[in-house]
Amino acid sequence: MFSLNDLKDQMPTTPSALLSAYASFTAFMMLVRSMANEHIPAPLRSYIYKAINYIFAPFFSVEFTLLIDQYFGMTRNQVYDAAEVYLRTKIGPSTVRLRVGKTPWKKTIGVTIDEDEEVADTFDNVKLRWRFLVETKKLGKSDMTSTKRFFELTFCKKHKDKVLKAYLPFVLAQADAIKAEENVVKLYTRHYWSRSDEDDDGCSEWGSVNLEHPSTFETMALDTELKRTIMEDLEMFVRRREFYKKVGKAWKRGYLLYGPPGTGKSSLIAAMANYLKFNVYDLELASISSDAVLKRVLLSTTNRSILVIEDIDCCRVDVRNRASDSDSDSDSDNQVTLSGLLNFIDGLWSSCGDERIIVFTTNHKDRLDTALLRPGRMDVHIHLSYCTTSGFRILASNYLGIGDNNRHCRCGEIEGLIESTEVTPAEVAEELMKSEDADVALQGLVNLLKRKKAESEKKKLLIKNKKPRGRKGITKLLGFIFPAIHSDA
Ligand SMILES: Nc1ncnc2c1ncn2[C@@H]1O[C@H](COP(=O)(O)OP(=O)(O)OP(=O)(O)O)[C@@H](O)[C@H]1O
Ligand SMILES: [Mg+2]
Repeated sequence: MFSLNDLKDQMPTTPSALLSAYASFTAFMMLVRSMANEHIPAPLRSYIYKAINYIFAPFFSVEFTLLIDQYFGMTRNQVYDAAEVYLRTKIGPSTVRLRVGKTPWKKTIGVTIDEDEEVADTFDNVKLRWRFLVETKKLGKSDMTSTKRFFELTFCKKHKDKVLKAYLPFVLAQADAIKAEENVVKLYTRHYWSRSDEDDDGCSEWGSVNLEHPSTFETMALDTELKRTIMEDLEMFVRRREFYKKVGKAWKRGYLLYGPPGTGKSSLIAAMANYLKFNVYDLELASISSDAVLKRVLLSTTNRSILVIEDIDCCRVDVRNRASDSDSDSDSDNQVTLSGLLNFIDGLWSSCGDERIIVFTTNHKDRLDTALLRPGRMDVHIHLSYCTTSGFRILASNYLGIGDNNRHCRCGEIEGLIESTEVTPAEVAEELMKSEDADVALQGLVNLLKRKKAESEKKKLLIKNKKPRGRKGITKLLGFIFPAIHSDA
């Protein structure tokens, strides 16, 4: 019988014996390898190596790796977003390449880790390694590509539970705290390349930049009462989580901003985002090829965000008032439908997500389909109109520092003109920016207002003169030509 003691006896004990045993084992392996190379075809060989590796690797490897993709299914992966924020604070001497950048509105230089870079971390005596990776693949036969970004988190296998149950929740909480401190609002837009691609997964195309639009409710030239109403409405919306649940409604609010160009619709969206610290998703409907893509794209937006669709009357989707529009059929090849869009707003899709605000803007409310204006669809309709006296006062204070205690002598004249002229806040702002000298800037504004007033009076006169003869005029004319008819009538 072969016993354990026999085996012990045969084990090499001296260093030279160990060395010779190692040499004969290596020679044996080389022989096996060269025989395999000679007698087994290459594809089969590679298959066998892979199989061997697959079977034995887990027994020998002590490391475990978690993959954290940018998207989880169709929605954004919160762990990825949190890692992105958290790792900025963990960059240490082992990282040799970083991306840095600064924008005019930021006080400090922003740092993010670059592709293939590694960041080390320690949590409760567990050593962890994060690596940021980017994979680009070609989409079909076209030149278009799809990019996948993800993190690899590697650590000792025995700590798997601790990492999943304690470390990742810790990363999420830390990221929330960092974001709250930084108060960064992001602006997401879709990448242009995915425009008509039917195969795209609808999620990888949102790219983001920090929204550093300086517009706030203080800087907005709006009627004070309107401003207060909007702010109160937003505040009430964010504190009503329980209320929405109780009444069985999705926690969403729709705003329709309408008014002429340059009256502050886009500025108001930025002010709302800055006020609530909500990210903004700017969706160009023209870049969506079908309702299915629309659903996927909308599902990949995050909570506490504002979805913006600007100039809704101008986009390819048929949202115009059918009764008043005879050429609505011309876009019949367009696959994004009004019902697809509305389904998201208050249909089944609307329940996927919390604290969502949807804002539509238009210059022509009258051109919109009535389905879009129906109560419950857009909860609040806000009319942004021409500049008023109170609007001018806000702009004069913002641009020239003119207030009640240092009122300029031209203010009275301007206020009188503004009330009787159709001038947009954008036009007023443009004039006020032209000079740092209040006398010059206000004179420019007076000139503009007078010019506009004269133009509008001329236009009114032209319209009055062009007016078709009324019923009275026609009867009079007929009476002149046919006196008998006239007397009968
Ligand atoms: N109500 C306002 N308060 C303060 N600034 C304003 C206001 N309206 C317009 N402006 C100024 O005019 C610029 C253009 O305004 P904005 O882009 O918000 O107008 P809009 O209504 O979105 O126009 P459009 O219909 O062409 O998109 C802004 O950057 C801002 O400087
Ligand atoms: Mg705009």
